[in-house]
Amino acid sequence: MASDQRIYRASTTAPVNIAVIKYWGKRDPNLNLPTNDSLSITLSQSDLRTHTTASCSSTYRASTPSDSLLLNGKTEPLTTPRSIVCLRSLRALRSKLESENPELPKLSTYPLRIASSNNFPTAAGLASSAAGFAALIRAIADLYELPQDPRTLSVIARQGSGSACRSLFGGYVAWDAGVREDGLDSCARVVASRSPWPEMRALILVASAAQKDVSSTAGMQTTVKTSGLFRQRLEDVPRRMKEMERAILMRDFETFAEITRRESNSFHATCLDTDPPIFYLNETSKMAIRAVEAMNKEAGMAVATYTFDAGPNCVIYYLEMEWNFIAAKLHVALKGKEGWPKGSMSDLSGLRMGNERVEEGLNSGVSRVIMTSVGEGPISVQDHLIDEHGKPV
Ligand SMILES: Nc1ncnc2c1ncn2[C@@H]1O[C@H](COP(=O)(O)OP(=O)(O)OP(=O)(O)O)[C@@H](O)[C@H]1O
Ligand SMILES: C[C@@](O)(CCOP(=O)(O)OP(=O)(O)O)CC(=O)O
Repeated sequence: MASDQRIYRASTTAPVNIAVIKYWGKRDPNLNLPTNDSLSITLSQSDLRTHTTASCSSTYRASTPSDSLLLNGKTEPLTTPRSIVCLRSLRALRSKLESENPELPKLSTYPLRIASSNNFPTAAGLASSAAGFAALIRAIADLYELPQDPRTLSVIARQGSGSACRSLFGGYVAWDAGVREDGLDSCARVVASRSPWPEMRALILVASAAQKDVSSTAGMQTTVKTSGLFRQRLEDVPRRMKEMERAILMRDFETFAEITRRESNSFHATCLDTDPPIFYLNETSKMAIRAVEAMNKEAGMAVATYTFDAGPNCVIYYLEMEWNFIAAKLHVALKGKEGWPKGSMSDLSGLRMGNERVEEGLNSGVSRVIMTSVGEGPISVQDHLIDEHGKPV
């Protein structure tokens, strides 16, 4: 029989997610199992997305016999223990299909060639690893025509980067820490799809697009080892998870807002309580917190809330109907920034925030804003980053 010379390809886009109950700490670093449950909102791929093409072919053996990844045009190793675990798991599932059906091409034996691009800064606290690993897993699962559901794939994605398991779904997504030693029950679950609460919006104030100096992976393990506050936090999270799930299902923004900001503050407090301390927030982040507080105080209710991942960028969650009020308050501070709506809002500038220090702090510290909303999970696309000859496009 002639050898199989075909180039097989599958492409997907995958979303970023920003947690409102944070994952911070591993109970098993090898299997990447978390110390606590977490919950996030999947953000729209119209604004932030990873686009990944997975391809494989027997013909790749001649030029690149090992698996390869081209990320934003640069070759990246696919030899990290995390990538190896993900690829091994996906190959094992494909190999099982091939042994059940000998007609199938032996894709599991071919080198993989992956090309991926993020349309936002990589490794800058904007959850690139979450979207990146979710896209990698989804694209290879599609290439291999695996029948496994996203929940099962989330167990694999979790081993690439914990937060990636949540990016396999759209809407409001929990990651159950699980109790099993093998981690098979540590996977993502949809709390609510996008549709019951589609008015949720996120305004991201990019305070730094630079790579952070303490990675999440390293930082969370130093916290586990050295922080006393962290143990207190672990006791609080289960109650917060329950209240948050209820708030989402009831569309109760007031409760959602309170838990989100307290949870972010509790996470950053444990970072400060880590020895040596980890500082992810900067002066601009603090000004963003003050701005949200000022808005809520003036409105006499929670119109917005904030959360920060392992970096200074502020994610403000709010409901669409509050946009005019929020825009009026932030307009003087943010007008002219990339991503901020142009024109037509000049009439709002009279409303101001009422705190020039905060306005100046945001104006000098925010480089760009991203306006986005709750979105869908990964989407299969026909737009490939590797051409029919196996070359990157
Ligand atoms: N599109 C992608 N495909 C595969 N891997 C990716 C992709 N994008 C990012 N990664 C991996 O994720 C790493 C960045 O992860 P890191 O946790 O440091 O930053 P982040 O995810 O942007 O920030 P955070 O998790 O704190 O929000 C990259 O160095 C790369 O290894
Ligand atoms: C602060 C966080 O964003 C931390 C994310 O950590 P990662 O998922 O990047 O960590 P690894 O599993 O080591 O890859 C909180 C969250 O997304 O829940």
